[in-house]
Amino acid sequence: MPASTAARRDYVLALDQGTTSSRALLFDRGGRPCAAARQEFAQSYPRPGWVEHDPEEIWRSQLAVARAVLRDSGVPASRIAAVGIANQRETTLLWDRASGAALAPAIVWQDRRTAGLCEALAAAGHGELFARRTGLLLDPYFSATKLKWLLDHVPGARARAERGELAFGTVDSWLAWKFTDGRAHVTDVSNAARTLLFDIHRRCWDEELLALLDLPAALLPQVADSSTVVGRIGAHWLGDEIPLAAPAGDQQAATFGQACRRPGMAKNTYGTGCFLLLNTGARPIESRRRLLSTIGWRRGGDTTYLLEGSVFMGGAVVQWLRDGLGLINAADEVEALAASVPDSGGVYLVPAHAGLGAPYWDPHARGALLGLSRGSTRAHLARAALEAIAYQSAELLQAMAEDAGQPLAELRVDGGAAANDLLLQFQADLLGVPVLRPQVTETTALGAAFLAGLAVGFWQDEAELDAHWRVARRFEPALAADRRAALLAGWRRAVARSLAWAEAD
Ligand SMILES: Nc1ncnc2c1ncn2[C@@H]1O[C@H](COP(=O)(O)OP(=O)(O)O)[C@@H](O)[C@H]1O
Ligand SMILES: O=P(O)(O)OC[C@H](O)CO
Repeated sequence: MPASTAARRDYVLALDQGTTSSRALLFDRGGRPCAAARQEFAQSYPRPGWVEHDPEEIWRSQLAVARAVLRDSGVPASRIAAVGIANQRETTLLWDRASGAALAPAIVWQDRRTAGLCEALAAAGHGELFARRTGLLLDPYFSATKLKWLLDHVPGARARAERGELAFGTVDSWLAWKFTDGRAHVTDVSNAARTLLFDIHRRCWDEELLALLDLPAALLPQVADSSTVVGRIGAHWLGDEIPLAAPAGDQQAATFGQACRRPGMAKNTYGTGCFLLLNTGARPIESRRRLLSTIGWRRGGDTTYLLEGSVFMGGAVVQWLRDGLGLINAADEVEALAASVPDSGGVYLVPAHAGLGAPYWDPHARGALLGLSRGSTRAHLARAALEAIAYQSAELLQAMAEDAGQPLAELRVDGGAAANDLLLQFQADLLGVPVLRPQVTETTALGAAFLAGLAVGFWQDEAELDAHWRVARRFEPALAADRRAALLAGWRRAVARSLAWAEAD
């Protein structure tokens, strides 16, 4: 699009296709969200450990919210400079190139059905190779073994894949295919880096890993840099033809949206789980603490790498207080309850209900409540639950700082549970560095908008974007170092008692 046309288009539309909902947000030139629409869609759990989405529902809900946000805001598609996509990562789809129809439900990132295959690959000694090339661990979380499962279980799929009739993609590729009427079969480096098939050093699909898993290369999408135009959205979808910019994995987009664009900067998203990402600069770091190395984004020939750690039960522990224990009626009640006591009274809650992720990686750990006394109340439990979110995040950030060889200067935060002031204050206390909550907490969508806007010259450079990131509240650490150390030591003693609990089962 000529620059003059871009100049008349004064909004960027960001599509945030998440695990539980599809969202669309309209941003103006100041990086301000002007309108938003959200639609939840069905989660399917056909067997224990399986999690599936309906590919058509992902598409329909995403299209519906994109249309809704334009309709409700009164902004016509002709004023949209670009559309950017941020998506739930790793979720795996397989479709027919001729008809565009999906061959099976999407296998969601949380799905554990390929745990046995991952264990077999690890037992055969392949873990080191996968880790070195991809920065990831051999775990069902990532796309590769899910794709192999589809080829092995959908009748006829393998032969058709070998004939080049099928396309694999994560959710970004699926949406790009749909929006461009099958003209673009594309992903970007940040999503490709989550497949367990992508060499993050050479930034290309890895033939050796594909061969190990018996996956035909003909299935794979083209891999684009971040922040480039990858296709055009036909006028029949949104009312006018609009450039579609390279997608981005949602956690990497959030890191970009939090303006964590220099080495040493980190963000934590407190949603159902917590996703912590630290910018490590132009080179991937090989973690000694079993964290993940991944590509953040690639622009103008420069690649930015990130270290990533995830907490399985973040805000979900508050959901458990609500739905499992009936301790509160709504998530936002937890703060007042927790604040009604000055501290947790020595109570620790280890939310290992679904095992523990990094740095423990113990699928047999189970939830534990320790330190109870006759004086313990539901308020202490609520406080311990919030503190557990912060303890888990603090341990990951500590591991990251050690891997990166530099201490953290501050932590930027977003996600549903980042609305909780008590949690953020405790997080700052535990880390000993300020915790910053920005004005725009929809940072995933903001990151997608920034990347798309840069691609079409709507924004000129990253320096311009930095001016659009504004802090809403800063939580300063207010805890003495010895007290912090004592609290963390207590947490580690509690975790030690939860480890390997279910192994005997
Ligand atoms: N005020 C609050 N305090 C603590 N946790 C909260 C609060 N409000 C929401 N949550 C938690 O935040 C999570 C929802 O955040 P969200 O970013 O929407 O998650 P996701 O994107 O994973 O669906 C839920 O697990 C909920 O329990
Ligand atoms: O959809 P979210 O926000 O829960 O994010 C999911 C992650 O991308 C999974 O890796």
